[in-house]
Amino acid sequence: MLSINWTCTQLYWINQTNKQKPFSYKKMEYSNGFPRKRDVSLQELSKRLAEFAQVRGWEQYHSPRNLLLALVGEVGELSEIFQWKGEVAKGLPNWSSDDKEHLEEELSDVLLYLVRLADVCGLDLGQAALTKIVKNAKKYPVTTTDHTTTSNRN
Ligand SMILES: Nc1ccn([C@H]2C[C@H](O)[C@@H](COP(=O)(O)OP(=O)(O)OP(=O)(O)O)O2)c(=O)n1
Repeated sequence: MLSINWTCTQLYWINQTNKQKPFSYKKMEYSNGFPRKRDVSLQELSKRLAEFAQVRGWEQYHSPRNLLLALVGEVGELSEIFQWKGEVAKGLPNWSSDDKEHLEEELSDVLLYLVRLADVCGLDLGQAALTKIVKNAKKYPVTTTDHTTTSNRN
């Protein structure tokens, strides 16, 4: 009983503290007073995109070909971010938060059109990707020299 009361008090305190801080609803949600990230499934994205198109009457435009062209366009926008920058360090240590947000947006556009394309083609992209990973592993078996060589055998 004592520990339950203590936990509730702690939760209340954390809640009050969090209310005073700017909070990004884009990336987190509250659960029992704690901000947390959550996994997002391809199925959920598929469903959200289908609803997005349906309520706007845009299903007619979301043909496989149109979505592919839109996808390629967004890959172009993604490429522009890296254009002329030279090699970029992993983790983007020298990028501003605005630049990182821009990258998040373009990566998302590519992902969303890809997921939508798979959906209108009637494919399960998540399962297909898992199957492809298994195929890749068979095609490129791990060998004892893999950790010491830089060649990729292509
Ligand atoms: N017919 C459409 C148009 C847009 N979208 C969605 C998917 C993408 O995530 C995003 C693309 O929107 P924009 O075409 O406005 O592209 P950007 O967001 O990249 O804007 P801009 O090109 O101005 O940078 O909107 C969609 O599903 N179907």
